[in-house]
Amino acid sequence: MIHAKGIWKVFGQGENRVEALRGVSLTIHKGEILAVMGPSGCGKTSLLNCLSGIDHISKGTVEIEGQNIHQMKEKEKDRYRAEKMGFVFQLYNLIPVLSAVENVELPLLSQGVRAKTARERAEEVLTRVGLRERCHHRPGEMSGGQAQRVALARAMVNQPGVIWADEPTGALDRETSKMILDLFEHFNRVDETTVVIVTHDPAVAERADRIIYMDSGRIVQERDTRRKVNSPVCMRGSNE
Ligand SMILES: Nc1ncnc2c1ncn2[C@@H]1O[C@H](COP(=O)(O)OP(=O)(O)OP(=O)(O)O)[C@@H](O)[C@H]1O
Repeated sequence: MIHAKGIWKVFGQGENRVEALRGVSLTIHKGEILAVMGPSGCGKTSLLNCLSGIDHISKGTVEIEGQNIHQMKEKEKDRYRAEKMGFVFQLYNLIPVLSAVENVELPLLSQGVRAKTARERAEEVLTRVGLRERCHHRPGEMSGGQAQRVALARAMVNQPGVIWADEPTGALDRETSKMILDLFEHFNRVDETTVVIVTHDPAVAERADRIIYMDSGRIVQERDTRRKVNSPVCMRGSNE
């Protein structure tokens, strides 16, 4: 479970001060698929970066499985992220000179996993995303959808508890987006991975279990898509 309480994220000072998050509280349950929506600049990426420990927070707490990640030392936090989290971004962020399998095995190698084991696990997860035949292709030799499947395989190779995805379908057409979302659902169902997706696309958000809507650094609404009801702000996500 991920539990955030009263998080503020402030950039800059004086005239340049921007309050990207203004006291957000939120609980994300294990095995949940959560979508984060809201207008451009409302704080979606800031929320994802603060919850995952990529960014420092200005105030508040974030606990993941009972551990306060913002109290960890930088190195400890880096290791925690590498071992327990996967990340998927809009523009794939793959290393262009490496093949698909080399990109996917990289997180394991950097954690000291033996080369042979890392290769086997990378091939296994590439098979799960349907790219076994493309293992030795480089990102530049692939379509956008294939590159994003490699990025998803890289995010999943560690079997993380949670995947943070920032506009993972933003650069893809509708059919390809659907395929990527099917894969998120597959990993969520089979591996019980918690998935948090920032998206502008209502069709993507509808695939989540719950949608939170943000505006001006706050959560303004949340909706449980399984029950198809609107709920007022303070049920599970709120602002303080
Ligand atoms: N590094 C930064 N320095 C200063 N301001 C920042 C920085 N990063 C984000 N901001 C500001 O914080 C606010 C929230 O930005 P954020 O990227 O979280 O919004 P978003 O909802 O993800 O937007 P988009 O949908 O356009 O990606 C914006 O006003 C943005 O300009």
